[in-house]
Amino acid sequence: MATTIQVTDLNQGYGKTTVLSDINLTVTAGEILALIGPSGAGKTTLVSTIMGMLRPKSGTVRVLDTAVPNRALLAKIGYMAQTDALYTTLTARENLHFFGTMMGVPRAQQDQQMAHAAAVVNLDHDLDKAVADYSGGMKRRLSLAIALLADPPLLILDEPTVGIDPELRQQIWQELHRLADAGKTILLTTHVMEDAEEADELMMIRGGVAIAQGTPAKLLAEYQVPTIEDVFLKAGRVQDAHTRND
Ligand SMILES: Nc1ncnc2c1ncn2[C@@H]1O[C@H](COP(=O)(O)OP(=O)(O)OP(=O)(O)O)[C@@H](O)[C@H]1O
Repeated sequence: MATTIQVTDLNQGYGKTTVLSDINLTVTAGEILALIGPSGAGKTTLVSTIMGMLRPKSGTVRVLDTAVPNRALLAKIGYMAQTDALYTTLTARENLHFFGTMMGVPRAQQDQQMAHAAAVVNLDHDLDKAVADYSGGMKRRLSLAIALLADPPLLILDEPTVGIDPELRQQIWQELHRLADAGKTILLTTHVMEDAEEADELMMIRGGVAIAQGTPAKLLAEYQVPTIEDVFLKAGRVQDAHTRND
């Protein structure tokens, strides 16, 4: 399978502060990779670096065979940020049209793609409401619909399931699996263990360090624990023991 994202020996930070140390990551076409870790672990920093919004302090990032940062790459990435970037005075439909045009979705396809994206996130009956009247979860769902709109080969979703109820979460996961089966690459960040269990590959980050990496089945076998949450806890204890011994 073709490599979509290749991160090699990445060190990243802000000013003199180091936030990520020695990150190596490969994501191939058709794969769903979840970055999982507590708040402040460095997930968003890694995603922003892969998007080319932050230049690596050292190491390299390649996306779709192109070194980042690269402005032209952005057209090939469906990005859902952690903070919703929506026009609240406009309706959801107007937001979708605006972002669809920005992302170069041909006018003739916009209605059809908008209808599909809105149905995936269950917003088809609320498209004519102003976004100011949306709940937090509805705004997340609209942001996800926007990321899906241009049918990009790579989806990068920062905390896509925050504020989303379990039933809709299942529906969204069904769609993400369908997209991956069709060859799309999906990178997402999460705090939620149920999301981690759905992914093909996991990278657990704690304190800016990748403490465990692999398929959920491989990690459960390697750590000999019953759940992904236990893997995370055990890998964290191993990390703490190493830190104390350093
Ligand atoms: N613009 C910035 N300037 C300085 N420090 C930053 C900046 N953005 C993030 N940080 C710091 O980098 C570290 C990692 O933050 P990051 O947002 O990548 O974590 P995260 O794992 O995505 O957390 P969360 O799950 O809460 O979003 C934190 O200590 C944070 O305070």
